[in-house]
Amino acid sequence: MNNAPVKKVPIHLQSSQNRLLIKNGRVVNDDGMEDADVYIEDGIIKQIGRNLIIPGGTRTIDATGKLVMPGGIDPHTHFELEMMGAKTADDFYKGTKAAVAGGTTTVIDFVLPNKGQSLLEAFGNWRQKADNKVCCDYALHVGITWWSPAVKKEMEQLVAEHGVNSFKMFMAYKDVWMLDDYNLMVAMETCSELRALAQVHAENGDIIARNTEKLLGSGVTGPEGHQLSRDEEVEAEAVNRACVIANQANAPLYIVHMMSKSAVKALRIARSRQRPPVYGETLAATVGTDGTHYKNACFRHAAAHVLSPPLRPDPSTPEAMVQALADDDLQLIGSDNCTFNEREKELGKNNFTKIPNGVNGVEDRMAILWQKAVNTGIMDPCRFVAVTSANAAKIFNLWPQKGRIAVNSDADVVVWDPRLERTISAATHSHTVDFNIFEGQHVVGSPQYVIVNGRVCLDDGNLRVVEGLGKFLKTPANCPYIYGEERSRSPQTENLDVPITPSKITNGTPTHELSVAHKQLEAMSMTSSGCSTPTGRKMREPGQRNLQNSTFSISKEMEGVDTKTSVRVRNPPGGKSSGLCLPGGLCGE
Ligand SMILES: NC(=O)NCCC(=O)O
Ligand SMILES: [Zn+2]
Ligand SMILES: [Zn+2]
Repeated sequence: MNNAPVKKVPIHLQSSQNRLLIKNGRVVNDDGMEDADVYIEDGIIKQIGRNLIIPGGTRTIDATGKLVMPGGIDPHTHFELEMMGAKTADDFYKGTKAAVAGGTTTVIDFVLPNKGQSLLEAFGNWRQKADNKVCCDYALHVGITWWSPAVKKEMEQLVAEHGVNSFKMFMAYKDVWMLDDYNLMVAMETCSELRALAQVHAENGDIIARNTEKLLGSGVTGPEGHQLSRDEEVEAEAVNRACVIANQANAPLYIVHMMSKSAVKALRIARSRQRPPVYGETLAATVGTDGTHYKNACFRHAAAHVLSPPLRPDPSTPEAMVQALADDDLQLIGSDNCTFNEREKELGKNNFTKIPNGVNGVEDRMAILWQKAVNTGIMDPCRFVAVTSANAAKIFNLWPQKGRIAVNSDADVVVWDPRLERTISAATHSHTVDFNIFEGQHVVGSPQYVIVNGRVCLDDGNLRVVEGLGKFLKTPANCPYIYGEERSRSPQTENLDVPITPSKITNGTPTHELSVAHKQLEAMSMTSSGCSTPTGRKMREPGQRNLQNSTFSISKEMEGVDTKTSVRVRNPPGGKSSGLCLPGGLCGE
């Protein structure tokens, strides 16, 4: 991949006048697929269909055999963040460059004020850090890291004047960002009053503090102590408590970075019992790797995997998280990209509590999920779009500007090649961080072209991002999918009785032993699956279910495929323990 830096373009050239036709691809939205050409002008999707009348001089991209999907929306990044005495390696330029390389065209970062700091001041600082650097559009959540009446006033201002509709509260990071239950409830009530969305980091900070004392006291100082101080139960308890508090506060709730089967179980129960909606986000990290890395004798390797909540040692976790995403027990996948170089991770060499928390993921989130979810037959491409972009657009009120291939939507588009093979490595990734937690993993399926606001920024594999091309997106409060008529429904299940995925149809077993996605694609007739048009006009008959319909058309075509020869791809979670750590995280056996 050619990563040559591209000079910043002057502001008057930033809105692309390019005309672009993406021809012969299969357009995939969260509720259906159809074969159609997509015509883009001035950064907006202008036409979708066949035999379009296009002005001369339009560039054409041939997407034969490719999927044309909405650009990814990563709802959880930390670029240019200072935490635990360290600064992240990826700033807003390098971070969004990595995002675009992987097919993500919108990120939502977190403003995290220090205790006692004005929220507005912190918000202004974040805008200053980001505005001239972002290579794609971005929005901001704001952390509520302390509480006072002044904080409440500033939340009101952020919503009314600055386009913030989501606030993150911490149940962990005791004495730093953590709120007690009383203040958590007041903050959630405030979110509800403002018709914003309360987000929580769900881990029991007091239990972590006590366990940490005991571990350090007994001589456990290495990275393995991180997971030991905060096991699954510590996460699941906080998930349940957050849901109870949100229910009492009558506040919709979004639980960020859910990392364990126990936490998902607690969420599933809460979602079935309470009226204000609860949404769950998981991470590329937990889908793509696991907590066995904390036992790696190489400090550099083990510390590189430290994030909170931690990766889980239970090796069945990654597939269970994919299944939860497919089943709508979880609604989105983010990255929580928060990268620290070895030098920063070494702050915790003699004490695991001082290892700066965070991992990469913004670049590989889409490919990792495709590999683990679509190539295994657990998820169909429509659900892939739902959890990687459409649901985030709906929940954060960016729909249908973002997260959809439709006329008048932003031209944030990925031409996805389901056959493209590559091996993930720190040596070739677009991040600046010196480690990649997915090192050595072979993935089939990646973006070939990434179009950001109408500009081709990944061009047949060549990365040509433009620093400052992105803009800040105001996210309005009172999101209809949360507070409107749709309040009690999941974003993905609108218009559906139940979410249907291949795995659901046969109660956990895919209809066919699907091999890799390109087999699906080969098997599919490249004709409309009749779910809905990409413009959102419903074409289904009354009583028909969108996804069932599209899945059924895949399954029917699959009858002609020799499923005996298809291989169910199960990538083992990356790397095993060893004492040797090579540059880029290539730890030997
Ligand atoms: N997750 C993590 O370890 N680092 C980023 C901060 C947070 O999201 O809690
Ligand atoms: Zn967090
Ligand atoms: Zn985070």
